[in-house]
Amino acid sequence: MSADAKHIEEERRLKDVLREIRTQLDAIGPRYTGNDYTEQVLDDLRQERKARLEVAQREPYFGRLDFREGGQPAPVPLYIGKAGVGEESSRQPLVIDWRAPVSSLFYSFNGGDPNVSYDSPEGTIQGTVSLKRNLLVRQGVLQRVVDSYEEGQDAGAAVSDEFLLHRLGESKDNKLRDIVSTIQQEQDAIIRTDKNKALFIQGVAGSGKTTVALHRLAYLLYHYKDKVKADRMIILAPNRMFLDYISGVLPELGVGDIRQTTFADWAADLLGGSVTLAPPAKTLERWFERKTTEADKEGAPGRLKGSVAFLRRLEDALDRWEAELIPDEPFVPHPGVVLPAAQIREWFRSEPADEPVLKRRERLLNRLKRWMEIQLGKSRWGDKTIRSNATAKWKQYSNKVPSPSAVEFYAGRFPDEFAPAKPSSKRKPVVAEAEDLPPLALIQLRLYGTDSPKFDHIVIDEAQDYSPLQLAVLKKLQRTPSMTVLGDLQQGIHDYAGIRRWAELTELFPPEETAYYELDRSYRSTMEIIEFANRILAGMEGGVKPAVPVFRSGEPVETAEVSAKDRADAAARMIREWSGVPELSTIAVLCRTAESSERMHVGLRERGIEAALLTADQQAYGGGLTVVPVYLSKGLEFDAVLIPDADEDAYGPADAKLLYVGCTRALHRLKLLYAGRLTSLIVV
Ligand SMILES: Nc1ncnc2c1ncn2[C@@H]1O[C@H](COP(=O)(O)OP(=O)(O)OP(=O)(O)O)[C@@H](O)[C@H]1O
Repeated sequence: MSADAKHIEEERRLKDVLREIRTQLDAIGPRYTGNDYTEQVLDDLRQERKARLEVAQREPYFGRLDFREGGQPAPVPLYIGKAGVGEESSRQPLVIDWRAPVSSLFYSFNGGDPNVSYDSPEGTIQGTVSLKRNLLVRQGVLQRVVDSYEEGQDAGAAVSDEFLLHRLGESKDNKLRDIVSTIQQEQDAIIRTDKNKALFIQGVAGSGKTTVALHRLAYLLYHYKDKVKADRMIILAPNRMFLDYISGVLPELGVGDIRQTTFADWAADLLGGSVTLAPPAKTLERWFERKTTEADKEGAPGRLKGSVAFLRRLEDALDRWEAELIPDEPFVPHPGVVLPAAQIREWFRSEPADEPVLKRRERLLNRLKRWMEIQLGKSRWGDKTIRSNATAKWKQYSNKVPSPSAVEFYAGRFPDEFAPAKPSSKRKPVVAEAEDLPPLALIQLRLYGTDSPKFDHIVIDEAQDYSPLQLAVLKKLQRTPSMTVLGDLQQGIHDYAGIRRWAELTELFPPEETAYYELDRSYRSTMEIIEFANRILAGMEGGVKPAVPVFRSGEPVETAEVSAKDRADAAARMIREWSGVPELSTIAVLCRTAESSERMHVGLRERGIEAALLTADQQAYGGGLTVVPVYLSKGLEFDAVLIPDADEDAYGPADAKLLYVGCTRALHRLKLLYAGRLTSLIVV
């Protein structure tokens, strides 16, 4: 069939599908506003369906796979889209949801042997593929039709990456996007991994880790409809700006109601407002504005307080405290009415051990009270004086069974590690450093537990910045170890608090409960940028594997010498040049420190260039032209990146990860300026 004939065939079908979607949308009618509960529930379902149909109306599908199931006479064309749509009259699927079992073939089949299989609830389904087609539909209009496989094509013939390359070549705005139409095989395998595993993903910069994790959530909600609920999932990301950056992906995938937060915000919430996080600026100042060495980092409080050794110390302290909780004395509410200490201990031990200690304490004290009332009998209990004396004794006894807050416990038992300044009033929260939140959360959970239901699934992004203790705390909030934990050790710029090896985290689980994946292909940047960034990786310790680029070529990466006084002029020139290129809609100037960022920001303004300046407490990233301290750029990406101070002085031997993060933020253009000597982190 000629290309034109294919286009006409697909246009015709698209028209039919859009007509059906329109009819279904029209039939939904206005919202129900009455008080009937059943009607309200039905209306919610209708609204959900409406939202799905509206997504489908813009772009009903992006792929077609002709598949002949074993035993069937002919192939059936399967159209794959973001949301499934069925034909009302025939009940036949018109569009198949990308998460359905059969859709996995679209992602995993890359030419070669057309005999394929996929796993479905009914078992393994075998069959053959006769066509794999990519379709680009925008606002209901068919724009491109590209076949990446047709029956009879040479076995093993390379399947064109045309669609992927087209997509990667686009410019970026200020939000991460979904990738359903171009998910790659190795990414799809992660997205579809079983729910009951703690999945660890080490992926090079730009390999799609964040994106894949979000798609995995959408997959889990679809595949385990009855077992996994959005309101029992949580996404933990490094800061609020990053959360804002990723906030568009899940709604576009039709997923709502997933809590997206930072560990610090989650922990502060758990601690019921008794603690607030110290502004991060001081920590960032300590580690990024001044020179540091590996030895400084290794001895940092975050490393020590996040370690498994410290976890054991905390647990030992909690065990000991619990063992000594019941005083070694009987309860005597009235002369001669004696409940021996051994009996009270026995009662305490018989409380369910998985309940928080202070809940068990409360129940025990209530039991003592009931015992006291029974022992004193009707007549004595009726006597007001006896009753009030007995109640006073009970209160006295209760006071001897301590019930400290998490802050009191931590400060009391670990005075060398935690000595917060006293808040000015009792109602004011205590200010804690980031590394003190996991210990406090651990103590809070053991003492008071949480009212929230256990999580069905937890996503931890930028997990190289997590400590073993942090993960151990989160693990306590789940029935099964269903987690997606992703990161990149080579971007571990916060390794004064985070991990150096994945084993530090995986060791918290029995091996059969974990799975480990590596993503080596990088999708964000051009070949030139990836090869340049690989030169920084080459200098890192421990034989780091280089990132593998997708074959997308762009402009060469440039390094240029400037005199320190001409730096801002040179930066302004570069920005002006880039601003004239329509494809470059987001441009970032990544400076080594917050201080140099401020200077650059002012310098640009003096030269007539208005840029946004990102700071540590930023809530959102707005796109356009931005000046950013390089350590705050992690997780983000920009069409063009300028590093104006790649000097030997600015990027010393301990800063390789920082420079790697900076260079790998660029999609299409990267330029480095330096005064004096270029940093030797770029291996020749
Ligand atoms: N299969 C894909 N198809 C199209 N684009 C993709 C694909 N995979 C990743 N990308 C794009 O690559 C870029 C990087 O993705 P993402 O930010 O998820 O990577 P990451 O591994 O979390 O990066 P980093 O660790 O550097 O922050 C994004 O723009 C994303 O849309």
